[in-house]
Amino acid sequence: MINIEDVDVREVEQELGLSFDGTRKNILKTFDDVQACPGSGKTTMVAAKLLIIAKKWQTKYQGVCVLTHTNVAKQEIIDRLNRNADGVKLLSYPHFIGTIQEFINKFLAISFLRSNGYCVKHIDDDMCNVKAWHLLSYGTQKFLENKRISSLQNLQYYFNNKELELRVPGFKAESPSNSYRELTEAKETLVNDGYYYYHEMYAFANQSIHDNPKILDAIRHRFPIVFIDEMQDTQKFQDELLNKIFLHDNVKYQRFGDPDQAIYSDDGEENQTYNKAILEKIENSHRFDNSIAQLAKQLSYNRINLTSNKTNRIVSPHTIFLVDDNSRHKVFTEFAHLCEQVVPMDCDNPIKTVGAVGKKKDDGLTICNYLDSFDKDNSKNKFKPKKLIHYFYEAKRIKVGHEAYHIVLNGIVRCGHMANGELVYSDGTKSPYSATSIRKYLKDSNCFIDFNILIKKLLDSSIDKIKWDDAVTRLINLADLQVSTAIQDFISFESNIRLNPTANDNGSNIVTININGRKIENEVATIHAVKGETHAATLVLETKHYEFDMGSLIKYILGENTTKPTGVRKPQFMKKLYVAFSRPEHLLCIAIDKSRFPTEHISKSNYAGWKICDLTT
Ligand SMILES: Nc1ncnc2c1ncn2[C@@H]1O[C@H](COP(=O)(O)OP(=O)(O)OP(=O)(O)O)[C@@H](O)[C@H]1O
Repeated sequence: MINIEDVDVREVEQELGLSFDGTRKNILKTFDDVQACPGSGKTTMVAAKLLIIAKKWQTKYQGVCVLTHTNVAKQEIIDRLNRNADGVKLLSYPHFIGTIQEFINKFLAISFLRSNGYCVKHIDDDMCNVKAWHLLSYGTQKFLENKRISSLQNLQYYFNNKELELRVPGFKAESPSNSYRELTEAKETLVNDGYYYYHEMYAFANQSIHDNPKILDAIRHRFPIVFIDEMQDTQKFQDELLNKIFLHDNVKYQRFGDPDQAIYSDDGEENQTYNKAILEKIENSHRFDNSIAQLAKQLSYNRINLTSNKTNRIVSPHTIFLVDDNSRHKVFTEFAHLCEQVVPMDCDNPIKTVGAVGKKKDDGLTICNYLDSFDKDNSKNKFKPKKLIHYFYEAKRIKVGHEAYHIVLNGIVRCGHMANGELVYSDGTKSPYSATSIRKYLKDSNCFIDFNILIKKLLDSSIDKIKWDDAVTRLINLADLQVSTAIQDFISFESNIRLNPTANDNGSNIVTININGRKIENEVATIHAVKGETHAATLVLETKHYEFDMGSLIKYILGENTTKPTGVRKPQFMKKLYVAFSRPEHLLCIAIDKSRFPTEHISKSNYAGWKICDLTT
């Protein structure tokens, strides 16, 4: 087994150009669970440790397993390993780096399904929902809608009492009704066609272990070292399964995270064995100086003493912008002015604006109330727009040939998935839609050039409704698809007009403003989308989810309440805003409605470490 010595740590410090203090050195040398504050270097330590292990790894058929919660976090680790010749060795067999979901699918659920004679083509909630809904009669759809069920998300298998149990939306028990029969038949079709929901893969994994407990020995033998990053977001059902697999003398199992940043457990129960464990926490951050640490600290749910060793700037620029309905949009320009003064020209980290709620709501307060054109699905991390035409707009925007082409191809692949289509090659073989299979199909059917010319024409000129309607029908025909109700809305025309009058928005949630000849590019995103990131500057917007997040926590934000919040909503708001407040290296700003800011502080220019700037006057 691998032993990590001081000399290994020194070597990796040199390679990375960093130094680790005593606590962090100890984390690198042992395999105990770690709870550490934002920017304390958790991902950096995971990457450093992997680099040390990569150099020493000898066994050919055993590997290191690194699990994350999100694809973004997985990619972050892969990128760090890719920069190093030893690190690259961990990117292939026998090692595994992936999300928890990918691990469960690959090593347990898929093999269970296949060995029981079922094919697995797509694991995707959206695809299952669309496909199953279209299999139902009008009567059953109406029956569900009357029960206020508009999605078949719960038409899944669950592992209960040592066996798989199918839950049927709208029914508490088996029923002789037509609707019940149709729903179970729709599920049967999904399974026979190889379509599964994400969550039910955990049920199949559990069943697999129940049927064949020896599989656990095989997995533990294959992965004697296992790391989990972002552990705080792991839900109870995932944690239980991971513990069943890895909590064993033969496995070194180390989990990294920060319970204060647990923001993924809204729909389910959070894990019990990590978030609730009382561990000594690392409280000093490498990301920001104390002027930001003191502000973010007010939102630490576990009331940690967040600090930094970095030297503070002389005058704190961090600002609370007071806004109202008429002045909300002004905040981008004001923030850009501060960025121009505070963010060094050579800073590589991005400037971002974040809010908890991204989806437009008529009676709510969301990011869209500040930036009308904001589209949550249009973020760099998760580009999943509502219509095919937006893939073309995005491709036009980024201009780089192969990247642009790839974006369009992804749009067509999504269209194929929505239509439940399969590509049929000239020899009769079939394949599900993917970027590779479409290209193969187009070459096989001699349509590759026509397809590429059509895409190029759309990318090279402006698109109006007539041009789009004509081109899109040809495009989807070439890709072996036909217009059907399943894709009608997705392929329909939509113009690319963005309505925000204040900002020079280029269509991808980016607000670019010129200040004194410097281009300040500000990407707008949800808080979820920026987890784990380091920003140059962050502007946090007040939003509403039943209650106003900043409004309900303003006394905490100003350090006037330091007790641990109770109830359901406040702890959730606090964790989300803590993630947001702890992103920036140089500048933290927030925008809150003036009506929810304590009147006694409105006229002050500074309070509680903040500058106060009233944009309503
Ligand atoms: N030992 C170190 N010395 C100096 N800088 C460091 C060190 N470790 C990490 N950093 C820097 O601190 C920043 C945050 O690091 P990292 O992303 O690893 O933190 P994290 O704990 O994973 O953050 P989060 O909790 O927000 O996900 C990065 O800019 C990184 O380069």
